[in-house]
Amino acid sequence: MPQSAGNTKSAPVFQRIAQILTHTSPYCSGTLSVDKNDLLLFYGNDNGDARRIDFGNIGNEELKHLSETCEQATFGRNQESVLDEQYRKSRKLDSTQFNPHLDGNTLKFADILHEDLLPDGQRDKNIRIERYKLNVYEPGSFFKPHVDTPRGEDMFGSLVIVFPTPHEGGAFVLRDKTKEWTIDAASEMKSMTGPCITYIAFYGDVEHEVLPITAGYRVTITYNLYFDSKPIPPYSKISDDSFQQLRVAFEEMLADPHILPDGGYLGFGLRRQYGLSHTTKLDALGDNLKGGDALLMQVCRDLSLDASLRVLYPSYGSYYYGEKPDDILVDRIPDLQGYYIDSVSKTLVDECPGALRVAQSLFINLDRRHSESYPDIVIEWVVRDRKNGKVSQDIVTYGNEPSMRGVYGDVCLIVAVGPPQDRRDTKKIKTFEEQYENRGDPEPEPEPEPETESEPETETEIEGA
Ligand SMILES: O=C(O)CCC(=O)C(=O)O
Ligand SMILES: [Fe+2]
Repeated sequence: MPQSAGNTKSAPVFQRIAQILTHTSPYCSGTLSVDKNDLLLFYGNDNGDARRIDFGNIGNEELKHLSETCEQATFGRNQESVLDEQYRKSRKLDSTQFNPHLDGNTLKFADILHEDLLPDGQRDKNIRIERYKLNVYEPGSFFKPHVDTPRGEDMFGSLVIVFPTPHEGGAFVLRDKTKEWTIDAASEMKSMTGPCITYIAFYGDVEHEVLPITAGYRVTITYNLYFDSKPIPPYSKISDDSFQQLRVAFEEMLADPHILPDGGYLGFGLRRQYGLSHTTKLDALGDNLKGGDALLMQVCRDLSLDASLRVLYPSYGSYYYGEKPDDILVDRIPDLQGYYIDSVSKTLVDECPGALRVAQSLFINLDRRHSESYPDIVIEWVVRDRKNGKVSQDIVTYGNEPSMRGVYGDVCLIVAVGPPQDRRDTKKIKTFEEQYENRGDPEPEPEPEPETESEPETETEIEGA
């Protein structure tokens, strides 16, 4: 008979937590007054024709020369660099071909990002701002919706600086789930007196596009944003409202005896996506989370909860005993190329020593208990967002360069909690590592079958594979 490990899907505290986590903005932007020298740029290419220009005082002939010095910009589609004017029509210089006078440090971009984009808990984290490309858009140019190619676990976003050259069109549009924001740098800068630039900084997995330019030239510099690998500071000092609200909601959730009454796992599908490849260390990602995901991790650490980042693969294959097959939770990203979709679940279990089968729902058929495919864990999903926190492996990626470092994928945070009376005593909670250690151990001798069958109370026990 199907049993439940606790049906708390609609607990109001879950909804409150989801709301706090989605509250943070995935971008920030503004128009800054700058020193007039910050509008100077040196550029040149292999043909030896180098120039110095001043965006504060520039004519069409100079802009035309800059544009002609640039190469046509490509973009990344999966592993390929593609030239496709239907998708991206603009011109670019690589970072070795130009040198702007302005730099991220003098303009204090790190401070701006700490203030307006990153949660308070990441205040002491150093940010590295790496110059990437210069882009020139003439009338008819555009860049269709894309996400910026992830370059390592520590890259969290991109920064675009727009110079004050008169132009029309070319608005920058960001989209995140159901929300959309438009930044029209040309009209923002029209209202400024004196030298200025407009900037837009955003998490790299946020879709963005440049609408067609209808008049003039639009010139931008893009930068990649990285976290330095410094550890994050103690959290209790964080005064951020969202952090405090989330902490209070967590304490309420942990104190609720109806939530996982026998202990088990709370699952959170992370809101942002992360660059995933076979070399990704999911544990290391914990220090480089973005927005609300970083808040979530901070609260878990602050409460000394056993929180681990994992990737959940969707179940493939046919129904088993009338139930959907289990999802597979892994602690690393295996190479699944060349495997048939039907054998993915089995491959994951075989290839990843820490792979766990996750029941599709809290109701599982106990008839399967002694079968090989009995799920290893049952997760109570607090936030099961974005394709249910799963990674799809077959997506075509539109990046700004061909991706050799994987694609953006979904990650989830799994928190082990004991029964209500033990929740604040971390020693009593079984960690993932403890569970892995037990996997593969010989099964204990089965107890002699009692006369009348009695089912265990909890669904969260691990069965040897
Ligand atoms: O030039 C811009 O405004 C944005 C360019 C961009 O999105 C990119 O290079 O990835
Ligand atoms: Fe981009």
